[in-house]
Amino acid sequence: MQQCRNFHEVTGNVIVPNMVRGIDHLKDPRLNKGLAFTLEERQALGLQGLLATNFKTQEQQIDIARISVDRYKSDLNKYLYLVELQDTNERLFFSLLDQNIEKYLPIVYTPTVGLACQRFGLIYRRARGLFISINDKGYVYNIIRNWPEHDVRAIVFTDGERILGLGDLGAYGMGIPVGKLSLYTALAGIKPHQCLPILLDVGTDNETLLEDPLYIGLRHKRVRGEKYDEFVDEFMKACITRFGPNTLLQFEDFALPNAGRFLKKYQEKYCTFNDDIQGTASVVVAGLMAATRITKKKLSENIYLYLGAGSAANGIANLTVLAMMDEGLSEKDARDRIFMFDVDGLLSTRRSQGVPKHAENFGKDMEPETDFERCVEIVKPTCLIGCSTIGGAFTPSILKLMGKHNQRPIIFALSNPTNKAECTAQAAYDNTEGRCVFSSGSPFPPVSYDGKEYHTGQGNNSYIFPGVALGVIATSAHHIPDYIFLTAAKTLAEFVHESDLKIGRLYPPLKQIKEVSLSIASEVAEMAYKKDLATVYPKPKDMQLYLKSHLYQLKYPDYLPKFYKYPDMPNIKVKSFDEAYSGIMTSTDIHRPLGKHK
Ligand SMILES: NC(=O)C1=CN([C@@H]2O[C@H](COP(=O)(O)OP(=O)(O)OC[C@H]3O[C@@H](n4cnc5c(N)ncnc54)[C@H](O)[C@@H]3O)[C@@H](O)[C@H]2O)C=CC1
Ligand SMILES: CC(=O)C(=O)O
Ligand SMILES: [Mg+2]
Repeated sequence: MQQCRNFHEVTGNVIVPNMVRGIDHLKDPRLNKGLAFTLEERQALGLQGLLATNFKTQEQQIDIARISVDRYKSDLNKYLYLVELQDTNERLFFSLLDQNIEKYLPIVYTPTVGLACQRFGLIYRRARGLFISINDKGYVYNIIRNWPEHDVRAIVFTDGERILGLGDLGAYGMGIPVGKLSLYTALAGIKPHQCLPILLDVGTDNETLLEDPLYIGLRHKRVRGEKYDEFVDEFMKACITRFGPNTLLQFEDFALPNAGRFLKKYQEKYCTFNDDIQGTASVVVAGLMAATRITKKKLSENIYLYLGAGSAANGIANLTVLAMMDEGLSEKDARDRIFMFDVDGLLSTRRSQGVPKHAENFGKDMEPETDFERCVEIVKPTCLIGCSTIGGAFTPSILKLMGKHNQRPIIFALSNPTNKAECTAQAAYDNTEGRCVFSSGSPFPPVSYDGKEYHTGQGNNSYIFPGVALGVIATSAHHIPDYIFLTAAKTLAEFVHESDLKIGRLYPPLKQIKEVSLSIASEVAEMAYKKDLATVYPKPKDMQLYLKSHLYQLKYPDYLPKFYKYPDMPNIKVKSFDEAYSGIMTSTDIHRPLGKHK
């Protein structure tokens, strides 16, 4: 699909008309430029009359699109407008996002994407990504082959069982891989045709959905056990058979019983990571590193208490242990500083349920405790981290306790979407006399406290996964070890300026996020060469330049390059095909060597 479809292929002095004609240039979101087609292009491509006679520049179109989105009052309608735009004019969609990232990130991503997933049956219009069902078991490769793009480098996939903090949304979870991959392009410049969202439909245990006439997925309980595992296994194999051994496979929003064990199972076998475990760990450790500059306490001098002991909590805790070991602590001493509290209470080795296997590193030989506030009183954490999916769980009295025990209490309310956050930014400031160091998974409006305004930052893995993905894809790395995420965390933390800290922000502003992603990608790529994970040779001399040369071009392509003279060109001089179409054609992308696999 990506070959020569928008051009007349020029071979020697023969012009071969391609298959895309006239109106297809308008119907294909990747080719469409709307009223930005020039008169010459309209004539040459057979578009005259199919467009209104006026012309608009891309900049004018961006303005019009922005005005159109902003006219909608409801965020879900804004989301729908943007989806529609992505489906009709991809470059316009991404350039609109690029110029308005702070405004539209909360629409294409958390919190609005959560609402979109909940209403997915109602808003589902057009295929975006692949739905692969358990009934396709045995034929998964054939289904993947139906995807029309050949040059896929990254797949984000979910089985929909833990969508944000909203629980099991089954096939409605497709909104998440779609949203995450939009960020691959918007935040790291990865080309959209290289990204494939996939929903693995194995049923749902959500009774409301099973009875929902609008539901679009398999209408039965989740298939679990051996059959489910075999299906996921077949899926992993089919992806690399179809797209190559170094295809990046990002697990997203799998439920706790599966997330960690799949990571363990596949981390050494495929080029894969789990965003909720590793991406989240990286962004939070970066935030903790930035916080040390405010609290004047090293990571290894803090006491951490987690509300929630699932994928995110354990990912963060394990990476924090690595970071504390970097500061000189032993592994045991580092673990001893981390306490967790799950749905059954404090992770105490003495409690009747015991400590769940996925969190066994953090069980403590202490009296069991099921009251979280009492736990805060006993443990006296310097840092409270919420990944419990329980909105408002950090009550005013818990926050006050944090303020009582600490000069600068660190409070992270990471659960998504907004209504699942453990507390709001305003509540954190109000109940700690404005002394807290705060971040949240979904954005909060600025906080006013004691006559001062604070702009708290978003501790969200979106600061990490696009950059890591770019670094991994560009070097065709064959695996993604945990230390890659520590590298990413350190890079992100370095972007935080004193001016950010002063206004309560532990992360750089979103308008810098592309620059951040590029730096993360560059550091990840350097690390990939250092650790022999990279398979693109020779190693580029200037990594940032190399990465930049492969980024998605937001500017509309010129469909009639200079040398092109239509229709008669007896002895035309053409540049090499690659040269002529560089930046436009997808077939000239980064050379993709075969990967190494253990
Ligand atoms: N800010 C970010 O970048 C990220 C945020 N998250 C958010 O974190 C939340 C958790 O995600 P995961 O860890 O993947 O989920 P998970 O399902 O693996 O873990 C949830 C944990 O919360 C505990 N929990 C549930 N109800 C509780 C209660 N009433 N009291 C105490 N603990 C309770 C569970 O026992 C479990 O340990 C979600 O809302 C998700 O959206 C997840 C990944 C990234
Ligand atoms: C941000 C994210 O990955 C989550 O909430 O699941
Ligand atoms: Mg997630």
